[in-house]
Amino acid sequence: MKIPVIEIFGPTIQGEGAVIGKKTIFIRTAGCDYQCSWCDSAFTWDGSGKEDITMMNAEEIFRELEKIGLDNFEHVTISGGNPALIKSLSTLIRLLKEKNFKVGLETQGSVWQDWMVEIDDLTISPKPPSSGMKTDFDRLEDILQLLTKRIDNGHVSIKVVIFNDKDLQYAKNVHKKFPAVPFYLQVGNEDLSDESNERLALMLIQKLEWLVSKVVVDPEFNNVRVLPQLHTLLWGNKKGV
Ligand SMILES: C[S@@+](CC[C@H](N)C(=O)[O-])C[C@H]1O[C@@H](n2cnc3c(N)ncnc32)[C@H](O)[C@@H]1O
Ligand SMILES: Nc1nc2[nH]cc(C(=O)O)c2c(=O)[nH]1
Ligand code: SF4
Ligand SMILES: [Mg+2]
Repeated sequence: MKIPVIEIFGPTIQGEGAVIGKKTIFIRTAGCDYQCSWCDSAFTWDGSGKEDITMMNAEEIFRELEKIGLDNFEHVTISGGNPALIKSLSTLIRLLKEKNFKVGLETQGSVWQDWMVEIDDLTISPKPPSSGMKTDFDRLEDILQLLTKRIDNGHVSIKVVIFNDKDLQYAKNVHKKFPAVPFYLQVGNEDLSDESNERLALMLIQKLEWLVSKVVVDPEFNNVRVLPQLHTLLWGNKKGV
């Protein structure tokens, strides 16, 4: 079964969430069931990247990973778009595990796939009000229920991107509903077209300060972690890093 791949890049570092800083290679799949207003990867679903989509099977993807990564990586991150739309990722995940790679995956928690229980670092990233999307909490609850064992074993985290106070309130609700799941607040990047890395980095650091200032005074956030997107601080809005 073929997988719609829009980019493969790395080795780089995971810039977000629970395994921030980890050396990894990214596979980005095309297509999403959401259209977040601030999506930093809108080319995966808005048609602007359609020339870059290649239908690849697991072996072809693996050969490409070996070509760009040589023996210089042990971890592979699958993102998108929403990779959870693609049932046939199971073959790729199996192949990667057979070859002793650890596998991370980023999804918003709108769609379940049985292969989610095979992922070493699974990030579920429900979308706050600023995205313009509406969370189906029944669905999210079902998905996290199916992942109970994986959560207990430290393979799952929740990450909510924050742009404003309403988003923080939303994040608080999510954290309250799922207190056993490691919880990350991530600074939102509002300026997806800024070409000055210095200006963008300064703005993101200021947003990080704001987010930290909110968290440190709020007892309902005693057990969360606050992070920037490290890759955006380093490389700005550059694609494929
Ligand atoms: C591009 S998405 C792809 C995976 C999946 N669709 C999702 O949203 O989780 C990867 C991560 O980037 C985050 N993200 C997207 N746009 C962002 C932005 N402008 N600022 C900060 N994080 C962003 C998403 O919330 C998600 O956690
Ligand atoms: N370095 C780096 N880290 C990331 N973490 C999540 C990413 C994504 O777009 O899903 C991403 C990305 O695009 N680059
Ligand atoms: S769910 Fe993820 S890929 Fe889809 S639009 Fe939102 S941020 Fe972008
Ligand atoms: Mg990204």
